[in-house]
Amino acid sequence: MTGRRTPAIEVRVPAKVNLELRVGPVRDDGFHALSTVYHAVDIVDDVTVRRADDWGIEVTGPYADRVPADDTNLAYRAARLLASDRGVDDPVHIEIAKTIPVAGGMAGGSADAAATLVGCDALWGLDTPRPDLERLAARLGSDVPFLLTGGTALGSGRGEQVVPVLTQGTFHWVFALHHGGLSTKDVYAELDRLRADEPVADPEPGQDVMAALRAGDVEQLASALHNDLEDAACSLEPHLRTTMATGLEQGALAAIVSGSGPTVAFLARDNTAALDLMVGLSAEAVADEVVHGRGPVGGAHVTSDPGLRSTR
Ligand SMILES: C[C@](O)(CO)[C@H](O)COP(=O)(O)OP(=O)(O)OC[C@H]1O[C@@H](n2ccc(N)nc2=O)[C@H](O)[C@@H]1O
Ligand SMILES: Nc1ncnc2c1ncn2[C@@H]1O[C@H](COP(=O)(O)OP(=O)(O)OP(=O)(O)O)[C@@H](O)[C@H]1O
Repeated sequence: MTGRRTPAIEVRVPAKVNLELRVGPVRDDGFHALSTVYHAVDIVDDVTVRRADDWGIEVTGPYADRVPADDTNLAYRAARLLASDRGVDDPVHIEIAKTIPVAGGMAGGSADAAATLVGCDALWGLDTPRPDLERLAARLGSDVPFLLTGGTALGSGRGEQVVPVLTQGTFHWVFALHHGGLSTKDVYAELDRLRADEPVADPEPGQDVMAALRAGDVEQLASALHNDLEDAACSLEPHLRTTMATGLEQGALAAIVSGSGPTVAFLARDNTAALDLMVGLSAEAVADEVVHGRGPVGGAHVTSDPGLRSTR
């Protein structure tokens, strides 16, 4: 131990669920045109960046063994991208304390990338203009800009263009996790296969989700939830249908596949109903793990002062 004090920044970042996900045609760049309503929930990763002699990354928490701790990690790529874009030569060590499910359709990797952009920006004292940070975020992945913003937001383009939307109140969710994971790319490809013979319209945001959010009406929201990737995720993992049906039998107001799955999100009437649902789902053993989440919550934000922190 040297006792040397090393500046470090800790950033907390949420997971997301898509309240509405409408997938349009494949664009010239290979991505699908999207219209989506993102919603950030309080299942979080904590990402700490600190100055180091060399670039490095470490992942801790229950899912650490499923996340690459090397230069393919999206958080590592985020740090290197910001450094090269801003002309910084100041290596960092990144530590991710992970509780967001991996390959679960909750944007865990994207969340870590957004947190790392925010953390490195603060550590290096860059004060990067927000539009520039959002542009870098979009280069890392379609979901990354939303994790900078958080809350509830309308996403368009390939999902990277994000505008906050007005909401009232807090919504209670129960997430049924399936540890097998699904590849986002495979789920989009399965959707294309399933609707190969149908005309695919440009995606338009529906009004029902927005109206429910404005009113803070949980029942209205329950009947408005929609995910075009749901059939594709269930086609690849048919047991998700059983999980969804079980949650509805146990009192959930609605069930939806989260993003590209295989996490299933259940909307509960309130906190008590969410806890009851967790007990019911656990007893039926239809998922590997059952987690409570509340939304909306803010996007990636610094939780420790950008001051000095002991390495000991
Ligand atoms: C399913 C969602 O999570 C919904 O928010 C996102 O659309 C996925 O966002 P993401 O994980 O950040 O995805 P990216 O890293 O940008 O892309 C991963 C892969 O997903 C597919 N992809 C993603 C976004 C999009 N609009 N069209 C696509 O077809 C592509 O095959 C792409 O190679
Ligand atoms: N920081 C990271 N956290 C999690 N996975 C990462 C990370 N960096 C790279 N990966 C890789 O990316 C894959 C997808 O992980 P992620 O948890 O982001 O999926 P996801 O939540 O389904 O994504 P999305 O909802 O954005 O489509 C993982 O299987 C893992 O190999």
